[in-house]
Amino acid sequence: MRMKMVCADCGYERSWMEYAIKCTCGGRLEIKQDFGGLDGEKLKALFQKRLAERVSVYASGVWRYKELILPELPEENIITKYEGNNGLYTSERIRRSMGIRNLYFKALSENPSGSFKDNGMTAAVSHGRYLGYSRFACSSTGNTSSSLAMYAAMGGASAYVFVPESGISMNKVLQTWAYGAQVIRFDGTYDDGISFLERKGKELGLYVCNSVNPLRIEGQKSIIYETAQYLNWELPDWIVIPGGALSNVSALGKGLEDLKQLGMIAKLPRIALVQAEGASPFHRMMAEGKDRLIPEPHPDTTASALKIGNPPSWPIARRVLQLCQGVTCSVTDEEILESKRRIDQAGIGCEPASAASLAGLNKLMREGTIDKEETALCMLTGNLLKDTDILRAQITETAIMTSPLTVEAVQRVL
Ligand SMILES: Cc1ncc(COP(=O)(O)O)c(C=O)c1O
Ligand SMILES: N[C@@H](CCOP(=O)(O)O)C(=O)O
Repeated sequence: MRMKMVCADCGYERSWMEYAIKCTCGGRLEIKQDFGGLDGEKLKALFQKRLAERVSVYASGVWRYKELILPELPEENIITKYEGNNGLYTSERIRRSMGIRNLYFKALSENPSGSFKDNGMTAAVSHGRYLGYSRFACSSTGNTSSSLAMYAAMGGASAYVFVPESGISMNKVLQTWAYGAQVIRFDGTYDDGISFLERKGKELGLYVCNSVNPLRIEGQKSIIYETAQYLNWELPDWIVIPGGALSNVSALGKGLEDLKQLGMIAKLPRIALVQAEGASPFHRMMAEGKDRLIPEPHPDTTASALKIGNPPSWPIARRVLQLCQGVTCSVTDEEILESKRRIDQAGIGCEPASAASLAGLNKLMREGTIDKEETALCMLTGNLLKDTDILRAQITETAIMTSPLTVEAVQRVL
């Protein structure tokens, strides 16, 4: 077999054709791929050819890289919405104002359900359906649930999603519900929901699609494959990424390792992981040089997608940062919202959580960690329309002008 599931703690190996989100020893599970026999240059040519696909599964920006993701899953079991294929942009105005040599934005917000979760969810739901599961579940601040609800509906399965009763974006709850999921609201945080599913999901016959499921990480690796391919396999000096549960940074590191091992990129970029100040237990652990994460019991930030106090993937994230000479930082809600305004007004747009990346880049440049002669790419993880609470609050302050429809009245605002 080309891939297996391995416990990061005790090393116990399982077949990829099993469903598990935790080892019996309590350890995290990871997929190990055997790339023996694969040639990086031939893969580049194959992936390039597939960019012309329109209707096969290879038109997906995840399944284009199937050989590196789920090589043995039969094609007919793939549930896809042609996710990935997300734009890579620059904004000359933002770049110039920051004085950095080169700046890119990868708009994962352009995914079919509006966030980067789709890259991983297509892999998890396809895997679950292949194994015969019909009931899927997740704990979520709203993006994971929207994505799961969409793919479950596409695959003719049921989704049961656990979302905190308060403090998350209603737009995401509505989106989830509209796709036909059963929404279960509870008094607690994402962390309480994931802890419940880790303990009780199996007993309830549920296939859990949170990022503790290693198939999610395999799918999310495609984000960096696609980014590298669009940049002709030459990545910028820095990849800047927001962090909550730390799935995205874990997948980023794993994908980079794959590309390096296959000789498809010459060097690893450095990673900057940015957390919101009120929900930054991982940054705190790294900054204080501690060897265990101390959970934040009351995560709090305007960037509601980042309200995570006990990120399950912290050991993997720490390893990734070591591998990529990574750094961490935290940013205030004000810094996040200021960066969001700049990204929105550059015509790219994103939800608050995503803007933590630009806010972090700004801070790291100010502190001298990132030099203006370097190049950087900010991951924009969710769509502008996902979390509009802050826009609604701002628009009442600045007010939309009402005017009679006369030439004179309109001329006054021109
Ligand atoms: C829009 C958005 N950005 C960033 C994150 C953080 O990503 P991760 O949890 O993988 O660290 C999330 C969710 O967790 C999210 O929904
Ligand atoms: N912001 C996320 C929370 C993290 O979820 P996971 O998919 O990494 O388990 C959300 O949208 O729910």
